[in-house]
Amino acid sequence: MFKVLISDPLSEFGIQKLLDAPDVEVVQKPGLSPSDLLAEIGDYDALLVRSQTQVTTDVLAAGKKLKAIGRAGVGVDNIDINAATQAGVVVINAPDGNTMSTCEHSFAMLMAVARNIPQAHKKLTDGKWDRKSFQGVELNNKVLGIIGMGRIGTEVAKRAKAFNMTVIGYDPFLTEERAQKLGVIHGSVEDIVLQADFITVHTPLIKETRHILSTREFEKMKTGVRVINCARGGIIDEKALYEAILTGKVAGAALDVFEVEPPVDNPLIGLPQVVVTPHLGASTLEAQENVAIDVSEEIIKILRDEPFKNAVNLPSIPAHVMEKVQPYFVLGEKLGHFIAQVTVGSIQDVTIAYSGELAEFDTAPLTRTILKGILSFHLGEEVNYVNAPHLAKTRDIHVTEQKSSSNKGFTNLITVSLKTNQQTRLVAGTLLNGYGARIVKIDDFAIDVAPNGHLLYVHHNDRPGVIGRVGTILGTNDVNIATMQVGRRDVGGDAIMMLTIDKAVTAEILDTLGEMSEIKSVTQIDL
Ligand SMILES: NC(=O)C1=CN([C@@H]2O[C@H](COP(=O)(O)OP(=O)(O)OC[C@H]3O[C@@H](n4cnc5c(N)ncnc54)[C@H](O)[C@@H]3O)[C@@H](O)[C@H]2O)C=CC1
Ligand SMILES: O=C(O)C(=O)COP(=O)(O)O
Repeated sequence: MFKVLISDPLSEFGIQKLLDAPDVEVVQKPGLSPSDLLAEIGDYDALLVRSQTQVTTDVLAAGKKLKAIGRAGVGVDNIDINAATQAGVVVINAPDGNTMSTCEHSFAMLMAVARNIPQAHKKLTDGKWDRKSFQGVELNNKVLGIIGMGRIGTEVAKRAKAFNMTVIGYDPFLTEERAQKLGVIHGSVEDIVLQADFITVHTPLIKETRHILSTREFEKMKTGVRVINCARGGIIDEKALYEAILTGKVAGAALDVFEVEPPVDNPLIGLPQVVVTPHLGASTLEAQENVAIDVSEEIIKILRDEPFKNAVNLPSIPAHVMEKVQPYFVLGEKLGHFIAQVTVGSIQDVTIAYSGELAEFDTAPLTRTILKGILSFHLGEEVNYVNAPHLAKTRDIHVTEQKSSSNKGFTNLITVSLKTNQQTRLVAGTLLNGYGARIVKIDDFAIDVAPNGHLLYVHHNDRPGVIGRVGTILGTNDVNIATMQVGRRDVGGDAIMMLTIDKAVTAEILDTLGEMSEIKSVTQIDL
């Protein structure tokens, strides 16, 4: 039974699939304190959060059983992604579910700050009929600058066009073609700062976007500019904004998010020019259902080891690529596991060559799987698909991917070479149509072995009787040989035997085989 903790308020309707899953026990503790979270997280396989719960290094260290964290929303800045990756915990989010709600909230804030709606409402509910203090400005014919033209920024742009605004958009990923299609002027932050009457930000809060609007930018803006932040506190420098409002440069600001949430002694709150909401962008019935449904479905898949989407700390795999690459995952992990077992010494370099049709795809996910196969032989359960590249890096293991479209006689071929401080070994495998996975090469020996179960890899001199004696020793020890493959360089020279056996052999049997004069080495491999 998987245990899932929900530590922020999530839509009851949205999490129904989780509640109904027969193999999942859901515990809902919205508003769980940081200390209680630390004390309890050790019991859970997955944690579902919104933006309140802080998933820190300590939480991840205490979450010994944690496999996944689901963020029912977009921003993951409340989750220590690096710590999650190092701990091998998958982080997923629900990127699409709250786009419309947040866009509409941003637009509502834009209109509220243009027409002083909250201030006027307050005055009237306080009993004063004041029609002089709240003259606003039109959106018609004004310039809106949008910093961050992702999902939300794009939707805001479309609505602004309907209000007859001129839109200047900036985003490192905005192409001229997309801008044109949206009817947006493709500009820079500088263009926006110099020309906009309204500026709205829709980026994540990252190093590059922190204080993207600060004193320098406010100084250059048009007098009377209005700014909106419904993305993350800290994208606009709050101190600089406060100063710019006091000097009259900025006529108004609409803020849904703050550098510290909930805000403590924030001087912006209470300024007559500032409209505020308590991080309500995603707070609609629809958005909350959408994001809760999305994370619930994906978390169930992760727990059940099924393919899932929206991982934040894994490369994303488009469905058509997944279809092609998926069958190779098992083979890749087995090749990694195989090479780790036959190679002695401490690993320095891993080289993975993809040839044939596979070379056309993004093979990064496959490389992760192969690395997992290699590292898990030495590091065990600690290694998974999420943290394998990180663990390789921290151990100074250099990983190289090579791709070649030549097929070397196979439709697809994966070759894994391992260089240690003592030797370099190689294994290659393919998926044979109708026959499944096969190891087709070990070092420079061609072979054809299904990478399953217990294998014995024998390196010997090609002499008459060696194969027979190996069979006899195994037979007298009640070990049945299921398949046997032999390969040799030259008659009478270096040779290998690869046996599939029905049960694992003991160390004594391995020693007896190893004592035969013609045998150079015997390795038992479990796949
Ligand atoms: N107030 C609220 O309740 C909500 C806030 N948000 C926040 O809104 C933001 C945007 O969300 P989405 O549009 O869904 O994300 P998105 O990922 O679709 O869009 C973000 C865009 O920012 C762009 N970007 C990154 N660095 C940039 C830079 N230096 N300058 C300009 N653009 C840059 C990216 O290229 C991307 O296109 C996120 O921070 C998210 O957390 C999202 C939902 C609700
Ligand atoms: O999705 C986001 O990034 C949000 O900021 C929404 O936050 P919330 O889930 O409402 O706490």
